[in-house]
Amino acid sequence: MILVVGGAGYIGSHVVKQLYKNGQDVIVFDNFKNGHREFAKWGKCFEGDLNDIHTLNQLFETNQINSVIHFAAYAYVNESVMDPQKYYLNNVMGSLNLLKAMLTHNVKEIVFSSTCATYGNPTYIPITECHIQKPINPYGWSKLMIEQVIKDYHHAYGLQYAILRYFNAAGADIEGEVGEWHEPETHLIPIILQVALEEKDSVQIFGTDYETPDGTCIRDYIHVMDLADAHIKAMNYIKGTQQSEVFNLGTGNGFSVNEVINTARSIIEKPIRVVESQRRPGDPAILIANSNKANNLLKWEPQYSDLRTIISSAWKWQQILSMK
Ligand SMILES: NC(=O)c1ccc[n+]([C@@H]2O[C@H](COP(=O)([O-])OP(=O)(O)OC[C@H]3O[C@@H](n4cnc5c(N)ncnc54)[C@H](O)[C@@H]3O)[C@@H](O)[C@H]2O)c1
Ligand SMILES: O=c1ccn([C@@H]2O[C@H](COP(=O)(O)OP(=O)(O)O[C@H]3O[C@H](CO)[C@@H](O)[C@H](O)[C@H]3O)[C@@H](O)[C@H]2O)c(=O)[nH]1
Repeated sequence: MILVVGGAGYIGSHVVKQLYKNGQDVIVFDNFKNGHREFAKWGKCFEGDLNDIHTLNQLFETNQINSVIHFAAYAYVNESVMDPQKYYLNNVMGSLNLLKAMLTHNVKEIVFSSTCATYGNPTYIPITECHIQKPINPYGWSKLMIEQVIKDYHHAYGLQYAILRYFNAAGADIEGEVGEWHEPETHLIPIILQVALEEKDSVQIFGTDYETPDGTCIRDYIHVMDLADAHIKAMNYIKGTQQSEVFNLGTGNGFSVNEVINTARSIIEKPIRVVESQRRPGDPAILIANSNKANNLLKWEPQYSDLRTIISSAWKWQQILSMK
């Protein structure tokens, strides 16, 4: 059985759906602080918090868990700058507890959600896995710390891992069963769509003076269904090869905030009001992935990650969400 920690959240729920469709036994562990009960609809579900060691041990004692995919974390860059303690207590302490419970119960395979935020301001683009890691926000640090812990546990205790550094997850299940649903929503694409639905007045553009062609930040947007596929391939890779690796997951294409807004306008054909604002603390100017390693070793190729497919699937989901 595969344990999906944080499986009621945005990316986790897409992975759980895919695992379940593949006939895999799966159990979701989530405290539902940022996840949704209605997203935990495939396989089993066990409610609990990573910082509650007693519940964690119960989870492992009462289920035959062979491997773990670990999504549970707080993940707002800006909030982490304002309230780092929240991030270190949940992302670092929670992960340490999970790893301890895994080792205690002899579970030795983990796929870990890391992030391109561990690189900080890149010194070259596209970013490869060996790029120096110098986070510029506590969220990135919290992920980098756990990357190091996992690598140390690999050497000392034989923990096998795939560390997946995603770039910007976006889009939604093309069948519209799950999608991006953060409260509060801070991510660019859903905010644009909320403005199109008149749920918000305008999109703020955080910074127009970056050293990029149009002055706005550039990101590499990767469809959440492509991320789901990568997790399954990464888990199979660990099992098949007994190798532990780090992989970047992105498309290799970057889009500026202005380009994303204009593409959304052309798809939705509704006015999207923008307001130019100050830079947001903790944001690097450009993040673009080199994912050749995942392409080669995992045989992973994004299928849904052109920007129009990303925005169209997100738009379909956002309209479903607005009726909830
Ligand atoms: N969304 C992105 O663009 C992106 C990019 C890079 C990395 N990531 C990473 O991917 C992972 C998933 O991101 P997401 O956007 O799906 O976030 P999310 O908030 O939608 O999902 C996280 C889930 O974990 C649960 N959770 C959090 N802390 C927990 C705890 N202590 N105990 C039990 N459950 C807990 C939440 O309730 C939620 O269901 C995170 O680790 C994030 O850092 C996300
Ligand atoms: O209202 C908004 C929201 C965002 N942005 C900009 O849009 C870009 C994308 O921002 P957002 O969608 O908030 O994603 P990120 O802050 O880049 O963070 C996501 O992507 C990271 C990897 O880049 C992950 O580590 C994080 O978990 C995930 O939340 C950034 O340049 C923001 O400054 C705006 O201009 N206006």
